[in-house]
Amino acid sequence: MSTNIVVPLPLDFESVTKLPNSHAWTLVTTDSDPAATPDTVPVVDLLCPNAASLVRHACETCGYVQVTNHGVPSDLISQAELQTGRLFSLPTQQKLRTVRSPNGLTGYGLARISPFFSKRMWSEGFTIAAGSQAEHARQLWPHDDDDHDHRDSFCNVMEMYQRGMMRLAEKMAGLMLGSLGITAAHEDIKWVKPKNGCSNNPQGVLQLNSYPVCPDPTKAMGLAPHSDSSLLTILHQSNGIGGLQVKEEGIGWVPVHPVNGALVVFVGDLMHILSNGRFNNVLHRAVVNETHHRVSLAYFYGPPMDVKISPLIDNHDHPPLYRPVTWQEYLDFKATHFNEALELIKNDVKVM
Ligand SMILES: C=C1C[C@]23C[C@H]1CC[C@H]2[C@@]12CCC[C@@](C)(C(=O)O1)[C@H]2[C@@H]3C(=O)O
Ligand SMILES: O=C(O)CCC(=O)C(=O)O
Ligand SMILES: [Fe+2]
Repeated sequence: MSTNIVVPLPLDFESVTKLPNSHAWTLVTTDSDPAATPDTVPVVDLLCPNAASLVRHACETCGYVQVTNHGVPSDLISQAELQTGRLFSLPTQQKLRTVRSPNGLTGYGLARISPFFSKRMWSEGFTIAAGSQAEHARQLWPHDDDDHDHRDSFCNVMEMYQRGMMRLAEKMAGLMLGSLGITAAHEDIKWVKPKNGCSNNPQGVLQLNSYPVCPDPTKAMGLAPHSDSSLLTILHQSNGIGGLQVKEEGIGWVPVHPVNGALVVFVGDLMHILSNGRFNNVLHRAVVNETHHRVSLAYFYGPPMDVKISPLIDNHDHPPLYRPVTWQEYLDFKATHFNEALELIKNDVKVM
């Protein structure tokens, strides 16, 4: 890693007692308006026989669903949350050894979308992809003795967590696409269920988010509004500490309260494209609070980086809304154009 490139860094939150101007946003209200409670909280038991149609309905309307009986052991989830808390509680200098390089994907730093906002977010993140935890763990805990145990437990837990998430993501992708009548037999999505030994595998990126206690949550933004650039994202948030909000058409920001034992699944931009706009890639954000340190673990699931994704349901009434795009191309668009990325790959629909 080059050391002479300037990367904006997260704040040393612990040393701050007053919200600095650099982090003071306007109009971030954390009060949840009682009127802003959704009619139905979309919670789906994956063992329920009509799970697929419930998931489809949630994806078409809210753009997210909380799933229970998802098959990921609850103690693995709490272990991963514990390791996440432990990582972020390391001294800043130690975390900075793994700082993400300007064009890099993995490591410690601000959210990738930070450059699109004039104010800084009240959060820090740590991104893991394709086994990167091993190298980062060596940088975080370089010594042999005690460090060795930290390194091992961090790596083991994160590896198992990613494996569990991949399995669930494949299940959810199958359920979502199946609910639209698209099966794994479809030529264009053969990668959803890759054969053993096949190199063209779906990819996962694990993002650990930390939202420290904040002196003035009404003016701070944990994670600014965005949609995810994945096919789908599986999110675990600290039990009992809210912060996630989704934007509901005609209502505004609505809190997504953590449901014990449930994982939140978001429709990502690529799933919106695949479904030819039927599934809602919902805008969401995270707000912060004055009393509790909150963490979240977001697992971004996508196709093999070089596979073209294009709308799979098109017919004369609904011509394809988008041009084919790979995940890699889409991430690049997102990095340069952020929320306009989808517009850029829209087909020009000619009105006759
Ligand atoms: C696979 C992904 C998905 C990324 C980019 C890349 C790695 C890091 C992800 C996040 C994590 C935090 C929110 C987000 C909006 C961000 O800033 O970085 C995400 C972004 C996206 O969904 O676009
Ligand atoms: O922390 C949260 O609740 C939201 C995280 C999120 O949206 C993300 O990492 O993409
Ligand atoms: Fe997100």
